This record gives sequence, structure tokens and C-alpha cells, in this order.
Amino acid sequence: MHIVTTIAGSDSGGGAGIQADLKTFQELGVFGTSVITALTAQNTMGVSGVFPIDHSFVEKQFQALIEDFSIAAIKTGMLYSSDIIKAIAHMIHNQNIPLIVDPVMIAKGGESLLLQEAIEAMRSSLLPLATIVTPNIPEAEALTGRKIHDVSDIREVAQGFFQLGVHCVILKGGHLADPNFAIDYVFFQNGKSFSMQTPRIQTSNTHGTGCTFSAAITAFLGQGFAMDKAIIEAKKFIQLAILHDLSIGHGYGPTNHFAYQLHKDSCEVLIYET
Ligand SMILES: Nc1ncnc2c1ncn2[C@@H]1O[C@H](COP(=O)(O)OP(=O)(O)OP(=O)(O)O)[C@@H](O)[C@H]1O
Ligand SMILES: Cc1ncc(COP(=O)(O)O)c(N)n1
Repeated sequence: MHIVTTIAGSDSGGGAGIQADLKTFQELGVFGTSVITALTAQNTMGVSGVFPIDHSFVEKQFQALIEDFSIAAIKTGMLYSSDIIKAIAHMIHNQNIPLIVDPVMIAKGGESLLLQEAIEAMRSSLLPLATIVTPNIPEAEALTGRKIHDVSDIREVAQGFFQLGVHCVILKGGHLADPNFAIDYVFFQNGKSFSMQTPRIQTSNTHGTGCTFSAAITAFLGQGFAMDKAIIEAKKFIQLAILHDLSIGHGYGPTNHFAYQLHKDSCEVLIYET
């Protein structure tokens, strides 16, 4: 049994954060463990409260895991403060475990999930340890200080992440204005790159898309998939989870974590060399 870990915030509404990650891990047949960085009072309509966990207790949770388990891959999500980020970086820097950083900053409803003061710690302490980073466009801009207007800017931004020490950058195009396609751009430090394209689904039920996508990458990597295969299969997982939405709640509804196992043969991801 492959064991993977999510270090993230709890979403009481069950669509994002720790809950989305553990559901994804379960669906993909890996054993999920968790380190909770913050509690959020949240539903599909928004975040009404954030209760950060003291960084010493974040450390204690991780310590409990590494004392007992052999962890195959780790992902991070909502990390909230520089204290928490530094504690996590300190704990994992000598572990030699693949690390997927989803640099969560702002919830779909606009609420901040990362303090402004924590952006520098993310850049200087955590990203140098990352195997893969999965920013959306605004997150990539905030972390590299470069603006993204078109695809050529995306390549520049990926270089910015490589300079920090990241091995693979996935720039998620969910926020780009293409009405027909959801395109993500994948860049490896060795110069290899490709884009992944699926039909854009017209829906507001996209709560937790980024969490679910990065959790799926973590689950596939934890099972020993090669990095490109893990990324492409995770794109399939999130495409199906958005397509077969569950219509839960009154706001931005969650995605459907059951969908991949039911429909995985029906999804095609188009890959283009970039
Ligand atoms: N409407 C959509 N149709 C198809 N795929 C989508 C859609 N919206 C997002 N995606 C895909 O979902 C994945 C997550 O992308 P997104 O840009 O939504 O991440 P995010 O903004 O970080 O999410 P979150 O806000 O949950 O953290 C990407 O693979 C993206 O292409
Ligand atoms: C605990 C937690 N982690 C991450 C997200 C981001 O998800 P989204 O941007 O879809 O709201 C969230 N809302 N809550």
C-alpha cells in the first residue's frame, strides 16, 4: 500500500482542502494521511472563518507521520502563514520525498487563504524543495513577480520557478479566457514541455479543482507513475470530476471525486509539444 500525505487546510464544506485531497487519494487507491494547517468554516458560498493551527502543532502532526510511515509523496495546499511554511520546509527538507506544491492563495469566493507576509517564505523556503509546483495564473504572477498576458509569458514565468529550484512547473489555465478549452502548460527543468488540453466545461461547480488536481498528481506519483504520466492522468481525473458535477450547495459547488473510476475510459486529454 502506497502512503501519501497532504499538508493543507480543512474545508468544512468538503469540496476543497484536506477533504478533497483525501477523497482523491482514496479513489486512486493510495492510503491518505494528513497534516492540518488551518481550519476553515466554509461552504460552497464562501469562507466565513479561518483558524490557523500553531506551527508547533503542525510540526507535531508531521513528526507523528514520519515516525511511523514510509511516505511515497507529499502535497501542500493552504499553508496560511510564513511560520507554518517555514516549519514545513524545515521538516521536509531532508526527507527526500517527492513534493507537490499547490500554492493556494485565494478561495474561489475571493477570501485570502495565504497571508501576504507568507508569499516570500513560499518562494524562498518551500519552492526550492518542490518537485512540482501547480500555480494558477494569479498565483504564478504573485510568486514570480511577472505578468502573464499570453503563452510566451508563461514560458518566462516557468523559468522564474526553475530559478527557485523547482523541477516541474504546471501552469493551470483554468483562469485564462479561452472559452472552449482548459489548457494547462507543463514545463520540466530539462527543457521538455507540453500542453494538456480538454474541453472547457461551462459550470460554476469548480470548488476545489486545484486541490483535487494536485492531489491526483500526488496519488499517481506515490504509486510510481513517471511524472508526465502522473500529470496527464491527473488532468483526466479533474476533467471528469468537473464534467460529472454533483450540484451540491448554493454557490461554487464541489467536483465529483467518484467520476474518474466510473468514466475514466471516456476522457481524452490532448497533448501538444510546446
Ligand atoms: N471549467 C473548466 N473546465 C475544464 N477544466 C477546468 C475548468 N476549470 C478549471 N479546470 C482545470 O482544473 C484544474 C485546476 O485549475 P484551476 O485553474 O481551476 O486551479 P485553481 O484556480 O488553482 O483551483 P482552486 O481555486 O480550486 O485552487 C486545471 O487542470 C484546469 O485546467
Ligand atoms: C481549505 C481550502 N483549501 C483550498 C481552497 C481552494 O479552493 P477554491 O479556490 O476552489 O475555493 C479552499 N477553498 N479551502
